[in-house]
Amino acid sequence: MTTNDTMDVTTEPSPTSGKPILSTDGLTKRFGTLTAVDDVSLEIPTGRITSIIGPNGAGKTTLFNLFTGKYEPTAGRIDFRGNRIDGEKPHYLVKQGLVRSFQITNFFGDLTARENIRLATQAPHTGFGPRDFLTHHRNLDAATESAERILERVDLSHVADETASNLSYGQRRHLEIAISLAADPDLFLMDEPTAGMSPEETGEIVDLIEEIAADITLVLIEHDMHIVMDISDHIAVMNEGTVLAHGTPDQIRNDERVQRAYLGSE
Ligand SMILES: Nc1ncnc2c1ncn2[C@@H]1O[C@H](COP(=O)(O)OP(=O)(O)OP(=O)(O)O)[C@@H](O)[C@H]1O
Repeated sequence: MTTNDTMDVTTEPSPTSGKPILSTDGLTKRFGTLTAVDDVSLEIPTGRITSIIGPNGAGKTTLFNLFTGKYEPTAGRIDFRGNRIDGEKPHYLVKQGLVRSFQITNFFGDLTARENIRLATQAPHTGFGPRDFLTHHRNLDAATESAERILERVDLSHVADETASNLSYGQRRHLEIAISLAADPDLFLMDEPTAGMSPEETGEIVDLIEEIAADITLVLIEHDMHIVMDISDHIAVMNEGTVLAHGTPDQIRNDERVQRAYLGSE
């Protein structure tokens, strides 16, 4: 079944018109006898916010792991900006502009927020050889400048000199986003960005997501349906490894199969 023939409502313009930044064709991942992602053909529209939703075990995280090169597909292909990328290594994909932010902590707790971001800014551009070390030094000023811009963007300038371990939970999540932004992504995958947050922290991260979306294509895995419906331009609903439906928030809200499989059980 292709994703296109799952649509019930076709009166609104397709959010996938225009060139997709990432597309999959027949993407499949099996773990033994379990098919976690099953023949998924999906387009992620450039310059939009796409949310991937679905019940627990639907295959959302596995799909992210395929996008970022953590897993090799059992079958099918993935194209990013027109180039085939399935089977490529995660660090190569980061350099190509495909970046993922994790729910897990990926910063150094005893370094300051500024130092963490500055390190991340340098990381994608330098290797570990002697020549790289020279480049590294020449890039230091640029890295410092870039770190300041990112600190401001994620609203952490006022705590730039705090060690990361001293930041509040919400501020740490901002720092994790900052570290991903330091890789200068074109496509930014966010895995449950609001998980475990207070309503106030959630509001702040939603504002940040919307601000980031001004110039970076975003794909979110998010369980909070209010947030999903509020900020997404495009939603893909997964169920048992397949894409059950995709479309605008209104199209998804009105899709009977989605209501049966997912929303109705909320
Ligand atoms: N590395 C793995 N080895 C074996 N099975 C796995 C592996 N990763 C995921 N699975 C299985 O694949 C299926 C899809 O899991 P996945 O984590 O992708 O779902 P999900 O939609 O992200 O769920 P959740 O919302 O609970 O995070 C599940 O049945 C899961 O147990």
